[in-house]
Amino acid sequence: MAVEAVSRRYGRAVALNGISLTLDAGEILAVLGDSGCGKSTLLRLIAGLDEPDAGEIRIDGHPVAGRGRSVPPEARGVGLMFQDYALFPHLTVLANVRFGLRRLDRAEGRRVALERLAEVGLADKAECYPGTLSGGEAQRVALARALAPRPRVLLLDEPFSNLDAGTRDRVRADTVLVLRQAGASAILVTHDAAEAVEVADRIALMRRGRLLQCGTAETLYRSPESPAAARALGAIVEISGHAVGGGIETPLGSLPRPSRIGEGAVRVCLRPEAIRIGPVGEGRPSRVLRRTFAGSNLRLELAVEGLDRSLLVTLPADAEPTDIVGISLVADRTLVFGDRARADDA
Ligand SMILES: Nc1ncnc2c1ncn2[C@@H]1O[C@H](COP(=O)(O)OP(=O)(O)OP(=O)(O)O)[C@@H](O)[C@H]1O
Repeated sequence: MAVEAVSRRYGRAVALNGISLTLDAGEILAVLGDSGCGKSTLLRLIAGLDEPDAGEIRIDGHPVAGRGRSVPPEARGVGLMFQDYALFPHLTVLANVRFGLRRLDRAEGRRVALERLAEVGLADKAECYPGTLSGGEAQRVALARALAPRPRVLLLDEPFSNLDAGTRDRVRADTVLVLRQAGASAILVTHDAAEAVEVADRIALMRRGRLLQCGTAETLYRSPESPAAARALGAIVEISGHAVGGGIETPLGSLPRPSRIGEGAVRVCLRPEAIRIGPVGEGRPSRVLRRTFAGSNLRLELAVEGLDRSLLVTLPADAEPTDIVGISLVADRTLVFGDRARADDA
């Protein structure tokens, strides 16, 4: 599937602004972004529930939307699964799954529906009604129904958000297993970075209707193209710096200047592994303002000499820092962005 330069406005609000994405066969792509960034709009356009103002959408190489073409939703081969599952309460589990197989005759529809229920481990619930299922079971029935006709692309809109934290992890793992076994190509919308990392082959980061970056979790974590992309996968500390000659001066010490970075103001983003905490005398002297025990970690709030705000860092729980520590940077783990990053962030 391919989305090419797709835009959608609602009045003056730009919900999607020139989005381009591809989805390979059998791939799971997570679309990750904050509320209102356009994730659901993107899914609605792919499903055919709404039309793009510009750009084109192709499924299996065939244009389905854009350039004056609009293939109706039922003819696109796209399956949809929403966060509320939308199971029909007055139909049995089996009848719910058969709903997605209306084109098959009665006996064949029943046979395939039972097969799909077995795939999600719920064959024994076929005659139950949705009201009697747990949240996790209802989610699996919805998955069986969405996958029943073997759609070319399955679209999942925040499918785990209604589950409690304990159930969510298990249901998420089960869902990925079912998708992999079915060889399904799927797009999963989420605002939870950990979920995107766990579930997806690639992650498309969206912000304010634009695609920030698309890549594997590892690429996005190690080589984000902007501070906004860096922020999307886990907490970072941001400091400003100044590039001059071969180096960059920052309040936490100097760094070598990467060749792609011009001279002048820069922004340095630090993941936890980019900050080294050592004894006094190694790096910038920093006073521990607060220590918080957090299970396997110890969190420190530090006042660093030369930094205008406190710095939050995490240490292993068995660390025993003194009241004054030394802070330095691990140069090859720092993420440095040039001045253009300011415009991207606006
Ligand atoms: N039918 C509509 N009419 C007017 N504005 C809309 C419509 N649908 C979406 N929008 C606007 O477009 C933007 C993107 O909305 P969208 O629902 O796609 O975001 P989202 O990322 O899915 O958010 P959430 O995570 O909260 O569901 C928002 O500013 C929203 O208010």
